[in-house]
Amino acid sequence: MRKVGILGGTFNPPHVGHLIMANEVLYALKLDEVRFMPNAVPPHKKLDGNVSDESRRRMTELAIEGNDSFLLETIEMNRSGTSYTIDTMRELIHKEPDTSFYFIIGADMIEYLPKWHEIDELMKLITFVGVKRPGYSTDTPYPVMLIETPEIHLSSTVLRKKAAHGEPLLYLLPDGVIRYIKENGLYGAE
Ligand SMILES: Nc1ncnc2c1ncn2[C@@H]1O[C@H](COP(=O)(O)OP(=O)(O)OP(=O)(O)O)[C@@H](O)[C@H]1O
Ligand SMILES: O=C(O)c1ccc[n+]([C@@H]2O[C@H](COP(=O)([O-])O)[C@@H](O)[C@H]2O)c1
Repeated sequence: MRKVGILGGTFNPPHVGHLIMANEVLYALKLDEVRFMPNAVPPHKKLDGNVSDESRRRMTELAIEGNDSFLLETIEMNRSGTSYTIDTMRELIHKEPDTSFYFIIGADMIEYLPKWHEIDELMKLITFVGVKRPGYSTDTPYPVMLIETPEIHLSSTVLRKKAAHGEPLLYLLPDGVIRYIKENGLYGAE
C-alpha cells in the first residue's frame, strides 16, 4: 500500500505554515508523498481577495517547487463546483485502490469536523491527521491522529492584509509565491 498525504486547502495564498505541517507529517508518518490540493469552491468559507482559481493553483505549484515529496493534486479544481472532501476522496480511492490516504488538517478544521459533509462516511474512507494551530483546540470526538509539530501563528488572511498594506512578506511565504503576488498585484500588493 502506498501512503499518500493530502493537504487540502484554499491556498489563498499558500504559506510556510502549510509547508511546515506537510513536511512534519510526511516525516512522522513516513508517507510516500504529500499532495497539495487547492479546492475549487471551499465548502465553508467565502473566497476573499478577488483571486482566480488559476492564481491559487499557480501559487500552490510555486510553493512546492523543488520538493520531490510534494505534488500538486488538481482533482477538485478540474471538477469545479463546491469541493466536498467526501466526493474527492471517493474519486481518488476509486482511481487508486492500492493507496491509503491521510487527510491533513489544522486545528481550526478539527473543530469544524462535525459540520463536514457526510463526515461519518468520510471517516470510514480515510485517516484524518491533525496538527495544532494557535487559537484552536484539537479536542474532538472524532478519531483524528494528532501529530506534534511546531505551532505556526500564521494564516492566509493575515498575509492578504500584509500584502495590501505593503508589509514584509519575506520568509512568511516561499519566494516564488511572493514574486507571483507582486507581479500580478494580488491582494492589492505593489
Ligand atoms: N498556521 C497553521 N497551522 C496549522 N494548520 C494550518 C495553518 N495554516 C493553515 N492550516 C491548515 O491548512 C489547511 C488549508 O488551510 P487554508 O489554505 O485555508 O489556509 P488558512 O491560513 O487557514 O486560510 P484563511 O486565513 O484564508 O482562512 C487547513 O486544514 C488549515 O487548518
Ligand atoms: O467536505 C467538507 O464538508 C469540508 C468542509 C470544510 C473543509 N473541507 C476541506 O478541508 C480543507 C481545508 O479547508 P480550508 O478551507 O481551510 O482550506 C479543504 O480541502 C476543504 O475543501 C471540506
